[in-house]
Amino acid sequence: MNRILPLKDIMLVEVKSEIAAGTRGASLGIDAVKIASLDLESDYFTRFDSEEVENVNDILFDGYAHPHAKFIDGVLTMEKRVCSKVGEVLKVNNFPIVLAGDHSTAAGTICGIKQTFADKRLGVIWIDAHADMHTPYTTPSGNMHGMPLAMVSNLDNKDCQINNPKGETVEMWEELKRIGGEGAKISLSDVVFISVRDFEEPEKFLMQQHNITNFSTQQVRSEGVAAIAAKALELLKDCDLIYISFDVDSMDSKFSVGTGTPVPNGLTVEEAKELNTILIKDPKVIAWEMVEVNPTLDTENKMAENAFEILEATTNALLEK
Ligand SMILES: NC(=[NH2+])NCCC[C@H](N)C(=O)O
Ligand SMILES: [Mn+2]
Repeated sequence: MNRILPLKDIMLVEVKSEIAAGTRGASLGIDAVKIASLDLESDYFTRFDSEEVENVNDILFDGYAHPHAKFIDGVLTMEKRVCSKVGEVLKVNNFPIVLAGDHSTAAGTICGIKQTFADKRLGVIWIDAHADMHTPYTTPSGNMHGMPLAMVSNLDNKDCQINNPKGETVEMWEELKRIGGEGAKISLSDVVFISVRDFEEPEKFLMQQHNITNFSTQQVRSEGVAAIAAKALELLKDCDLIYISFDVDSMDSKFSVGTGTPVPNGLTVEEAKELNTILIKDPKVIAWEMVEVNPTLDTENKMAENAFEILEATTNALLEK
């Protein structure tokens, strides 16, 4: 299948935001990846244009006012900014490679895609340890990097309500769900999970309700990366476009703990690399994103080095397509 419009250039979109993570430091992840590229003697960051989306990380100094959706006012600002930047990049037929801090801004990327291609059906391949489908009504932590997939699916999941967010929180949550156009940007049945292994009951409920396929690490290993990639793409065969979201915590915590919420039983660096390089070659893939590198939790910049290797290999695969 031909892509909607011929691809011109890759545009790196840097989003150094960390307000939606529960631990501090993810905003430094992009610079850590750049340092890794220097240590590995790569010219990667001279090869592509890049644009930075201005962040609002200073609000962290004020403390949070919304316990069930921490810094939601800032998250709202960031989602809108990411949505319009990704939209701008797509409008001139460029391919956005989004390098972000906390995973919440993936919602902005999805909104930017849908704002540009409103009548296209968008599928999502979510490579992550977490399901990131909470809402202010269900979140155990209040950290909004656990919520992007609910934002773009226009969901509250009140069937599993455990929190009572206040009126002002709810108003902003409603506004978040309207970014990039009214209503759901994606259907949860057009989401495929890979290596998701740490989720709470309200997320399990949604996964069952929407029949979301989750390819486990064990399955990736026993069937092989190529077979799983093919199955993931097959599940999204009725979608017009595909967005890939790669959270580095999909990789096993034994390779690096340089991420806010590390989890064991994840992918190896090689598996993650092979997976992303195969998937990005699919003609329907319209944007790719990498998130959650946190060098303050790491030693010797290991996670950023692993992440950079994957970024470079994935970009090269995209250029070959
Ligand atoms: N993008 C992430 N690292 N998300 C972690 C979410 C962890 C947990 N489910 C929570 O809501 O707090
Ligand atoms: Mn995530």
